Amino acid sequence: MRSSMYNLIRKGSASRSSFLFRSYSSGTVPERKVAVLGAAGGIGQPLALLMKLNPLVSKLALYDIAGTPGVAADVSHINTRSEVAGYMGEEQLGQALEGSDVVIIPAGVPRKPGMTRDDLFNINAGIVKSLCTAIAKYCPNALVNMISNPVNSTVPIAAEVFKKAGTYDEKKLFGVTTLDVVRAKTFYAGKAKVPVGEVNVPVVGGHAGITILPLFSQATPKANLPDEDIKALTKRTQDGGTEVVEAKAGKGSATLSMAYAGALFADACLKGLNGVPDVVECSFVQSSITELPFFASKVKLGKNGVEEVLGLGPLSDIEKEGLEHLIPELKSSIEKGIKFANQS
Ligand SMILES: NC(=O)c1ccc[n+]([C@@H]2O[C@H](COP(=O)([O-])OP(=O)(O)OC[C@H]3O[C@@H](n4cnc5c(N)ncnc54)[C@H](O)[C@@H]3O)[C@@H](O)[C@H]2O)c1
Ligand SMILES: O=C(O)C[C@H](O)C(=O)O
Repeated sequence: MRSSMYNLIRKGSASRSSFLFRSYSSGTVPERKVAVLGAAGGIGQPLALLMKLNPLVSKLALYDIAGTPGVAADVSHINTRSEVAGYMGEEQLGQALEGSDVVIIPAGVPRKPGMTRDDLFNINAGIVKSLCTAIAKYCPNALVNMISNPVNSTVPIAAEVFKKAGTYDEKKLFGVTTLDVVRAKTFYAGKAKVPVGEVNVPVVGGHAGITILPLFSQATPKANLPDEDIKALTKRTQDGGTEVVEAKAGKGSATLSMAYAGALFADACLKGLNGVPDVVECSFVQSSITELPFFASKVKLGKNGVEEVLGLGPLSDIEKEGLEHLIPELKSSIEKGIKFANQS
C-alpha cells in the first residue's frame, strides 16, 4: 500500500526507477535520516509529505525558523515507515541535522513577478551560508540537495563554507535542477505527442534563464521536431520558473512541481547511497566537463554521492550556441557566490 501510493505519484516520470523502487522489501532497506531545512515553506510542506511517503526514509527531520511543530504533527500521522520530528529555531538546528544522510534545503525567499533569481541573492546567500555552517558541524558527511535560489550561486557558497570548515567533499554537494528536467520532459511530450512517461531529456548548464540548456537533440523518444519548435521548447523550459511566478502573481514561485522534483532527486540520492546501480540524474555539481568549476549535467549517483559526472554528449548547432552564450552568465554567478562566502 505504502509503496504503491508512492509509485502512483512517481508513475509516468521514471518508470525504470519506479521498478527499482518496488524491488525493495522492508526488511532489507537501510536506515536513512533525511532533514528538510525550510520545511514549513511553500516547497518544504509538500516536500515533507512526499519524503514521508518514501519508504527509503526511516527518520524525517523537519526544520524551519517557524511553523515546524504543526507541519511535523500533521505529516507524522501518515502511516508510513519514517519517524517524523519537527525542529524550530536555530537552537534546534543541530538536533535536526545530527545523523542525517541527506539534507534538502528549500529555505529562503522566493521570487515575485519582475525579479530574477539573482535578486534573491542578498537574502538567501546569508541563509544558505549559516545553514551550511551548521551542516559542516553536525552532519559533515551528508549529501546536500540545494534548492534555494539562486542555485548558480548558492551551491558555490555551500562549497566555500564546507572548504573553510575542512569538510568539503565535492561528491556530496548537489544543486537541484530536477525541475528543469521535469519541465523539459512535460513540454517535449506535449509538442512531440509522445507518452510523457517515456520521455527523457537531459538539461545542462545552470538553473536560471539562459543558463538552463535542455538538450532536445538527445531527447527520447525521437521526434525530429523542426528547429523552430526546438527553439520554442528551449525558451519555455528556460522561462518555466517565470511562467509560474507570473501566474502566482506575487504569491511566490513553483512549490508543488518543485516539491515533486525535489522528492525525485532526494529519492535518487537515497537509492545511490543504498547501492542501487545505474542511478543517473541531472544536477549542478563540481565539474570539469567545461571550463566552469560547477556545471549541471547527467551525474551517476552511488554510495558516496557523485560516482561520475557524465559528459555532454553530441550537441546540435542550437545547443552549441546556447552553451557558448550561457558560460559568461554562469561564470559570474559562480564567482559571486565564491566571493560572498569568502568576504563575510
Ligand atoms: N531549485 C529550484 O528549482 C527551485 C524551484 C522553486 C523554488 N526554489 C527556491 O526555493 C526557495 C524556497 O521557496 P518557497 O516557495 O518554499 O519559499 P517560502 O517562502 O514559501 O518558504 C521558505 C521557507 O524558508 C524558511 N526559512 C527562512 N530562513 C530560514 C532559515 N534561516 N532556516 C530555515 N528556514 C528558513 C521560511 O521560514 C519559509 O518557511 C526560494 O529561494 C526559491 O527561489 C528553487
Ligand atoms: O523561478 C523561480 O524563481 C523558482 C525556481 O527556480 C523555478 O525554476 O521554478
